[in-house]
Amino acid sequence: MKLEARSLECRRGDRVLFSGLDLALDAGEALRLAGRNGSGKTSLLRMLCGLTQPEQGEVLWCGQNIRRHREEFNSALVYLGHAAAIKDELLAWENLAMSAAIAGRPVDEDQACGALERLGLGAAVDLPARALSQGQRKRVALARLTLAQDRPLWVLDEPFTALDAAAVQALCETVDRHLAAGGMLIYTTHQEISLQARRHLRLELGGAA
Ligand SMILES: Nc1ncnc2c1ncn2[C@@H]1O[C@H](COP(=O)(O)OP(=O)(O)OP(=O)(O)O)[C@@H](O)[C@H]1O
Repeated sequence: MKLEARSLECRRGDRVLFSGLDLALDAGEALRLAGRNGSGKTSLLRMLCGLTQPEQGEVLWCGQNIRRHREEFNSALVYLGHAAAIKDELLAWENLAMSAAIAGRPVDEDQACGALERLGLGAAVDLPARALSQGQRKRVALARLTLAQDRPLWVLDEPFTALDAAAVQALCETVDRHLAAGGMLIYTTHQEISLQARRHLRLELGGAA
């Protein structure tokens, strides 16, 4: 298993956010995208997931261009964006069930509640999302990971934001298990995080702040 980017270029209006960008990630490895606000981290994550097309270059999964092998790539991928896609009017467990179904992995109420309980949300499973704190909403979004252990590529945009120390620790342990099992992680964060990866790479976008 391998994710590669070759000569990627991303433009926003007149601005070139990055160009000639190469990277390669193997099983068990983690890549942190760093850089100041607006340097292009989210833009690169979305490009690596195939959600936006690069102006130049290509992204390869197991040696194949992700545009031409979309279905195979999507079935290997979990992408969690920065702003948790949580619907206020749905209960916490319904939100998780909905996002799992959209990702092609339906779960029933018991499975959704079990995943939320593992993230310390046992008392909140039946609350509408509008009644959840920011950190609790983030936990609901992150619960998807515990239902997607078999998907090798996790792409997480600021997963640690809004989490308290215990939740950061729990997420690190989930990620460490994923990496130890040969999974891969690409993520952004403005915090210093310690992970147990075979290689923990760092890519700085946009130069120094
Ligand atoms: N759809 C878009 N159209 C035009 N400009 C955009 C678009 N999306 C992002 N940008 C611009 O591209 C730049 C990079 O945005 P991006 O969200 O990738 O940065 P980031 O490094 O993730 O920032 P942050 O640390 O604040 O999350 C910003 O200047 C942003 O305004």
